[in-house]
Amino acid sequence: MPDAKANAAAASSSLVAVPRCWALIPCAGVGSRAMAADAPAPELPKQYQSVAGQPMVMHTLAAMLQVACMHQVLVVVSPADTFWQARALESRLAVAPCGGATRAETVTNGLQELLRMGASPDDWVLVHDAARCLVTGAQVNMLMDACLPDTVGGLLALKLPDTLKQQSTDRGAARVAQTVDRSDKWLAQTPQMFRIGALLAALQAAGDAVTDEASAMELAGHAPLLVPGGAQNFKVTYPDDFALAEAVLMQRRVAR
Ligand SMILES: Nc1ccn([C@@H]2O[C@H](COP(=O)(O)OP(=O)(O)OP(=O)(O)O)[C@@H](O)[C@H]2O)c(=O)n1
Ligand SMILES: C[C@](O)(CO)[C@H](O)COP(=O)(O)O
Repeated sequence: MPDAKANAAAASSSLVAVPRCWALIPCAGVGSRAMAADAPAPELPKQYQSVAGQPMVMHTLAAMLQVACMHQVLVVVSPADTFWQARALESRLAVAPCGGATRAETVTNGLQELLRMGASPDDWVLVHDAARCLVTGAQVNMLMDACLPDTVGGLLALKLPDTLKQQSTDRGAARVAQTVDRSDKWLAQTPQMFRIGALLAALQAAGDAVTDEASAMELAGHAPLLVPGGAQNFKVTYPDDFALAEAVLMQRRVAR
């Protein structure tokens, strides 16, 4: 185990004043893009719909809780959420009904909750979408190994696998304006890992428009590390993504 990670693990189990690692799972979205146009709206938002026999978020949480040095996992849900009522939570799991109208607001409120729970501003937080249910403990460990020795932190990301087109709207249709050099382009994934205090300040300064934590850190003048993730760590966003997520999870089950 690298030194920084051993320190984080030690801090989780003793009073040593070295930074700990917390996970924050934004889970307060409605999943509007995941709703099929030709079907009735589902009763539950996408993160609670069943994938491979379990609510999607349970797969996400299982991966985060697999990481031995993760001190605590906080799921941030909408104030109207009833999913967690009467559910027993394991010791490293907590739920906070302080989700906001945007993902940035949910994460900001969740960071404030972590501080109330006893986190230090110097501790690390790994923010991970509830809807990215295919992340693996190994990928989270890889992100930690890269970020713990770094001053800023970083995110899992995927080098662009396809040719990239820039659109112009011409004669009422989307047309190609140009092909863009993709050699330095990455798709942002989660987890995104930063110091709690620095991320909270960055999000408060950036406001609601940012769609990920790294954007807020960039606006604050930082250059987050890009750590290779994987194509299977996609976010369930559109109706077709449920079948893909189910197939990957079932295939992993067979391979175990
Ligand atoms: N106000 C919000 C919006 C999103 N999320 C969470 O952020 C993650 C990634 O967001 P996205 O896929 O965009 O989810 P939704 O906002 O639910 O989807 P959509 O934009 O299609 O409605 C999800 O786990 C979602 O629950 C959140 O916690 N609070
Ligand atoms: C944070 C994120 O998962 C990075 O890819 C993504 O930006 C969140 O989803 P959204 O659709 O942009 O809100």
